[in-house]
Order: sequence, then C-alpha cells, then structure tokens
Amino acid sequence: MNILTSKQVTYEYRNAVQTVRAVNGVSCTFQQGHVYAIVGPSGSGKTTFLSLLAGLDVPTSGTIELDGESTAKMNRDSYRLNHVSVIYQNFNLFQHLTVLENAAYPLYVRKMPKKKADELAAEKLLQVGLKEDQFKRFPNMLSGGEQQRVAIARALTSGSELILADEPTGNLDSENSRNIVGILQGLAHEGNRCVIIVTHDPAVAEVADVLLKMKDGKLIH
Ligand SMILES: Nc1ncnc2c1ncn2[C@@H]1O[C@H](COP(=O)(O)OP(=O)(O)OP(=O)(O)O)[C@@H](O)[C@H]1O
Repeated sequence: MNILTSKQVTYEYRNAVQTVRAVNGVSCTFQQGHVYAIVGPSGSGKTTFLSLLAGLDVPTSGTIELDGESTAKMNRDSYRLNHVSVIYQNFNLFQHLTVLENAAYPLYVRKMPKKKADELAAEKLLQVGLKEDQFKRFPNMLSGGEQQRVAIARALTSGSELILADEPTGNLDSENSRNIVGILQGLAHEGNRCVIIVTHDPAVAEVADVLLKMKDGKLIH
C-alpha cells in the first residue's frame, strides 16, 4: 500500500543573487514494508528531497501526500511528530540530554511514564550495539559512529511508520554498518514500516527493495 506520494515536487533555494533548483519535478510513490535507497552524485538533490519528505521544508511546487492527503494541509509539527522519524546526517542529538534520554525523547514527548520510556529506549540502544555504561554519557562523550547509533535508536523508539535516514552508515565500520542495515531492513520487512535512505554506501543500496537514482534534481531510470 502506498503511504507516501511525491507529485511533481520541485524545490528551489533562493537568495538575493541566485535561485538553485535542487529538486526538479520528482514524482514517485513509497510503500510500507519496503526499503528505498536514494542514490546519485553529490549535489543531485537527495538530501533536499528527503527533507521535503520529512516535512522539514515545504516544496516550492508540487505536493507530498501521506495516505492520499496533502502534507501541506497538515500541521507540520504533528506530521513530523506522529508519522516521521528522521535520522540526520549530523545526528541532531540533544547535547544537554544523556544518551538514554536522547533515545527515549520521542516517548517523553508522547507522555509515556519515564521509567517505561527509559526501559524501551535502553532496549533499542542495546539493539544498535551501544553498551549500558554509555547510557548516562552526553553525546559529546561518544564517537561519531556511536552518536549515529543513538540517533538510530531514537528513530526506533519513535515507532513512526516512516523512517527517513540521511547516510545512516556514513560514520560506521563495516560490522556496525551491517547491523544497522539489518535493523532498517527488519523495520521495513517485519515491522511494515517504510524506510527511505539517502546513501552513497553500495552495501545499503544493494539491500534496498527499490533504488531511486537522482541526477540534477530529477529521478532518472
Ligand atoms: N542552503 C542551500 N542554499 C543554496 N543551495 C543549496 C543549499 N543546500 C543545497 N543547495 C544546493 O542544492 C543542490 C542539491 O543539494 P543536496 O544537498 O540536496 O544534494 P545531495 O545529492 O544530497 O548531495 P550530497 O550527496 O553531497 O549530500 C546542490 O546544487 C546544492 O549546492
């Protein structure tokens, strides 16, 4: 079943001197239960397209629909909170919260009792290969790859039906990378989520159910 649809989506970055058309008339559909990899050369518009799907930016023209309803008509905060989980290239962890609190954050927002939220978050942190003695640390006391795994654990606790990830294996060694790819694949195939990954990593592209190739802001076949 289609969960997300991009219809003729275009996005332009504009400033006083120039306009950059980063995404140019992209139409495609995304289904639950599938892993999608968006690949393409640097500057081809992958991250911009992902941020449009995530509701972080609004298309200059065209529409993005969730279950047939235009996201432009929805409250953007509630779209992001209730439907989408994003794993950012730069992790976007809260520096003043511990590793455990970062992973549990989506559950705190949903008013789950702290003890239960922390238990669930701990489970996800262990799943992505973090160790219990790291749970009370702050993000700046972890390596880049460890921070990336905290960001992935946070996406796992959120339970969102859409998981969008920008280079989720970018800072990981091959063993951790395989583990994360397996988790993302499991979320799609067993958890029936829709997983969309922007990647330069051939190992990720290889396991994707659908490969979307971008060039100069367009999807190519
Ligand atoms: N804030 C911005 N202002 C102006 N132009 C931008 C901005 N961000 C990105 N661009 C331009 O938009 C185009 C698409 O960028 P985007 O980051 O989406 O590409 P990408 O395929 O994700 O690249 P990479 O693989 O290097 O991360 C590029 O030409 C880029 O220079």
